[in-house]
Amino acid sequence: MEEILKYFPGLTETQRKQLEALGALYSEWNAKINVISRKDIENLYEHHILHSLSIAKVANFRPGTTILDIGTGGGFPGVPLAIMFPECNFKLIDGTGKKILVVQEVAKAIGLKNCTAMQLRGEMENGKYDFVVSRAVMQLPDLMKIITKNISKKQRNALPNGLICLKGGDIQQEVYPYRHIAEVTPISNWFDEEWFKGKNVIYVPI
Ligand SMILES: C[S@@+](CC[C@H](N)C(=O)[O-])C[C@H]1O[C@@H](n2cnc3c(N)ncnc32)[C@H](O)[C@@H]1O
Repeated sequence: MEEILKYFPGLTETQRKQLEALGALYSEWNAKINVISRKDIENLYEHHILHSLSIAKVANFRPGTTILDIGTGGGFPGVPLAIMFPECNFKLIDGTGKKILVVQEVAKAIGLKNCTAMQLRGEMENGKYDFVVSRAVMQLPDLMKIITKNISKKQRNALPNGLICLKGGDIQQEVYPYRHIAEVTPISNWFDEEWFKGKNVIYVPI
């Protein structure tokens, strides 16, 4: 939790309490339904929550912004972002129903009102959103093919609507088709923990 406060010192009491509660909730749920690798659950705050919040360093979503998290699994990056932006509306979808159950239970337990979770494949989602976010779901061209239909034409933010996703490793090939429009930012620009080396936030306006 200290690593979150280090990079986001202005959190409200409610946000702190919600983030603090995630530790016990995910430990409990992950023992029943695997949403985070078992050996990584002890790194929940750094590897999952702070990683998700790197998106907040790229986009400071205005109140009323709508955001779709595709392939959210147990709620990443959607749940930490919904805590960070309580006046924005989030829809979290995943093709696997039992993972969505974890998201629903966690959101209910912390009183997260601006987030709905639904079992749905991205291909079947027809709503329009200002942004789509995603972590570790599919290659960028596949993601673009699925989510372009979901981006609203109406602009609400300083940052034009589009996709913001989290990717590590060798991304050169998948980013290549979008090299003229994609903005790739290393997460180590903001967070100094070793684990973020080689990990990026990719923003593609649509
Ligand atoms: C590696 S997990 C990542 C989960 C989460 N985003 C995270 O970072 O912890 C990939 C998730 O994407 C989901 N997924 C894959 N293809 C999908 C699709 N077409 N529509 C919805 N969910 C999908 C899978 O069910 C799985 O939960």
